[in-house]
Amino acid sequence: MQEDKGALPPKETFSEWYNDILWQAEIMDVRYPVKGVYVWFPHGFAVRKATYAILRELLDKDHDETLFPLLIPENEFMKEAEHIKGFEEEVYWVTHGGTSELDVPLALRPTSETAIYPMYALWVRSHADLPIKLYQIVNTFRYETKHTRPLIRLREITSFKEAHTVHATWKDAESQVNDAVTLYRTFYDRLCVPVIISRRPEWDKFPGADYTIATDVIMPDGKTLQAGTVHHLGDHFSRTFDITYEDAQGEQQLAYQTCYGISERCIAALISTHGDDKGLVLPPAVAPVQIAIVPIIIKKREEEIRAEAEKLETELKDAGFRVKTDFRSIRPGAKYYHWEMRGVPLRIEIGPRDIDNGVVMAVTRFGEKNTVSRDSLIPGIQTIMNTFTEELKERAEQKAQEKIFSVSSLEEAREAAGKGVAVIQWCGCEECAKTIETEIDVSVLGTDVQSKYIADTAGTCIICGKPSRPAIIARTY
Ligand SMILES: Nc1ncnc2c1ncn2[C@@H]1O[C@H](COS(=O)(=O)NC(=O)[C@@H](N)CS)[C@@H](O)[C@H]1O
Ligand SMILES: [Zn+2]
Repeated sequence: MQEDKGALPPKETFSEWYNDILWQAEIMDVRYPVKGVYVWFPHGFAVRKATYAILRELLDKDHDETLFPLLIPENEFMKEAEHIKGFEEEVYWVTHGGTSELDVPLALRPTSETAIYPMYALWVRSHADLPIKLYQIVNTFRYETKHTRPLIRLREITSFKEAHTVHATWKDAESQVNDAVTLYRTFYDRLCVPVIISRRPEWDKFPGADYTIATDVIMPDGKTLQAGTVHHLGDHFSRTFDITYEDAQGEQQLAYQTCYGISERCIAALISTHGDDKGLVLPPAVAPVQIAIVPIIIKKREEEIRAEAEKLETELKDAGFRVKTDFRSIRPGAKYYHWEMRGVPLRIEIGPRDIDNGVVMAVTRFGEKNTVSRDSLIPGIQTIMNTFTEELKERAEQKAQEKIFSVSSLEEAREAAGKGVAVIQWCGCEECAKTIETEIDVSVLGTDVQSKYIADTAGTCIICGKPSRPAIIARTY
């Protein structure tokens, strides 16, 4: 796509670094002439594909994938009062077909509750039909008025994974919520991205939900990114859409539901958590190219080296690695730069000396050099790849831990909120939270925090002194 350009700006100016890397690592082209709408470059799309393959692998264990319509008739969309309030300023409407006005305006799904649940009402008859566990990965549309940003805040969300489940009881739905939270934690663990999981405050839960559990990622600039949410919907939507079932005693019962979503913010989290000043750093699990072979050509042995590189590529591909050999006639250093920018975890250099010694030089994206003997190539490379993944995870955990600050006063919280997540003691009442949010310009992210860096100790509220529990606060995207 583009010619390789100079190094990225330092990561201190994270948003500058972020915008540059989307271009230089060929992730997204932001020049599309509609605000909040962007174009996937093939390399970025390959990262998305590998990332969502993991999400599908986890979901497909006990969900089915399907596909519902994009267009939602106004009468269905307007049915759930709370839901509408949450989306009435964000929903796009289609009002015409050609030059003729539609008799019923159609919403572009901002999320698909009001497309799916009228169908669930037709499908759910008896308790034997439950549980239903479906998901779809679609584009959704939200007329975001806040600052739009590729992969983070889009008006067309291109990679919206939404799961919608139906259960016989509130308790069954609650255990589904817990399963979904575990699935999200596993997903982000596979991306080597540390997350903090918490229960959103009442005023910040999904419109129409009983409660919301959110997954937050601490970005390099200390702000948090909501990278996934799980909602217990109670019977709010089943009342509205008449999703009832006949129980074993022949009685009609309201169903209980959950829904949980992840968007391409997971790619933003992946890029931001691991990237450095040389470009992307991708976990092998999602790297479109896991190994770049760079032959070190010398004229008189060119044919032999070329043949050896091709043999290497075949052997590595047969072992299941995603491999590219770079035969371009540019100097090796330019090749190293090119693949480092694209986050390739491992480079293999093969030159005349390596051939004579029966070895290859394997260099990780962190610059660690390993001589691997040719006759134990695959186990050797596999070990280096696994070690790389572990190291990537440790580095990310270290960076996250350094951005979590336990504080005991509003002043300390103000200081911490500029650098990351502050853990405070909060009584749980809204006015104390509003005081905190206005005083130091943060959001109260949540309580019941699940993070190995945050102990669940009781205390006294930093505003009113009443009995309290830990809560996390931060500036957010
Ligand atoms: N404008 C946006 N651009 C990119 N990602 C977004 C945007 N709005 C929301 N998201 C992501 O999508 C996730 C799910 O969205 S949501 O509103 O919280 N939940 C729902 O829509 C529920 N129906 C679960 S599927 C959010 O946690 C957030 O990570
Ligand atoms: Zn208080």
